[in-house]
Amino acid sequence: MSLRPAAPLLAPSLLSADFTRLGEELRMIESAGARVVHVDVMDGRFVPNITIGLPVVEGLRKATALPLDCHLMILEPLRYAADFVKAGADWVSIHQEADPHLHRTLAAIRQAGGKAGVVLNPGTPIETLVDLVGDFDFVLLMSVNPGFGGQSFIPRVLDKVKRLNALRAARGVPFFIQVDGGVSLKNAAELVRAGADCLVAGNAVFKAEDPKAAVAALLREMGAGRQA
Ligand SMILES: O=C(CO)[C@H](O)[C@H](O)COP(=O)(O)O
Ligand SMILES: [Fe+2]
Repeated sequence: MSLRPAAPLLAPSLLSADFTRLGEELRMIESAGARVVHVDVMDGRFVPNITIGLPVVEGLRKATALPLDCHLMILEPLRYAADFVKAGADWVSIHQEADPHLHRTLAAIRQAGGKAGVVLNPGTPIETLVDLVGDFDFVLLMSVNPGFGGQSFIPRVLDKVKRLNALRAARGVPFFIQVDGGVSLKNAAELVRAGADCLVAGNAVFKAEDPKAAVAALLREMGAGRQA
């Protein structure tokens, strides 16, 4: 997983799904071709919203074989990060802004058997990660301010993806680049072209008129971006 995926991955975000029928929503994205499920965990402190916790992740684990990608928008992530892996998360990402001990928390995630990611808010520079290269499996660049689905993509994040891609090439250490927030058909190809390997999409999938067709269309755009 430290190697870049052969094809870019789409990770539908359950934050925008119908919480009364999560099992059906999982079936739908599976059959549409999604290969990762994005799970937004919010604590009401790091971000204003409260969403999903460990028992729901345990339930999701039983309901799908797809990798669960848990994006922890919580303070003091070391307290819970390994528990999310034990609950069934395959990937766990923690915010740079929420943890003064990133090295320790990333190691705890890996030790528990998960893939470890660092998340950067739109205003946090990629340079804050240079001394951690090799200690994470992926970097998630937020393209909205975290806390809510359905927000508008912040265009300057595109340049951040390019710079992170260049840093990755310069250091020769492979890691995934993931982008989350406001991803749509308008920006998917360009993000992949810039170096993104995995795009998270909530509203663009679950609020679409035909969510299955939306997954297919996003995957098509992403494939075009990789070829360009
Ligand atoms: O982390 C998140 C918000 O903090 C969500 O993953 C993200 O917002 C996805 O929703 P959308 O694609 O609708 O923007
Ligand atoms: Fe997210």
